Amino acid sequence: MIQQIYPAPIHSYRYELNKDMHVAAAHYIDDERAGRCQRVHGHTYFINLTIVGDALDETGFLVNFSKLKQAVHGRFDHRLLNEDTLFETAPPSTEKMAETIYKVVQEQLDTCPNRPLCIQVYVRETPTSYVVYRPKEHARG
Ligand SMILES: Nc1nc2c(c(=O)[nH]1)N=C([C@H](O)[C@H](O)COP(=O)(O)OP(=O)(O)OP(=O)(O)O)CN2
Ligand SMILES: [Zn+2]
Repeated sequence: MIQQIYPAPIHSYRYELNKDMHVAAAHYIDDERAGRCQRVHGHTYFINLTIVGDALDETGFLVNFSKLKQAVHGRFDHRLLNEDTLFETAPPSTEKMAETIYKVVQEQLDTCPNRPLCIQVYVRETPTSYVVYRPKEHARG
């Protein structure tokens, strides 16, 4: 069972949904300043998505939990992250991973008529290292 403590963002939307998931993936940081992380290695990332909105869809969902899992897990699980076109311009650091997950998720949410928003992505890479990404403003696509 996944259970983690992560920060709760402040907002005034009526609904807040959180989706946890694990993604097993390999990566490397192609820069000598990254030390041993230059070598290909793997992590089981723990990811938490925070989605908010004021309206539900016809099924009573803010967004289907499985859609969120498909967008993230479906794309990155059991992959070498560096091979993904989303990491063509910047290496898959935890920070970039969190930002990239935000973009992938918000793109999916932009197709929903009830217009939910992703306001926080939490990515834990190791037991001692995690990043929280929050978009500057709750931008609508
Ligand atoms: N700001 C960042 N620093 C580092 C990143 C990163 O993505 N952003 N990544 C790495 C490595 O990829 C590594 O996988 C994780 O590093 P680290 O937490 O140092 O790993 P350890 O398990 O060895 O941590 P300890 O707390 O020392 O056990 C490096 N830096
Ligand atoms: Zn790593």
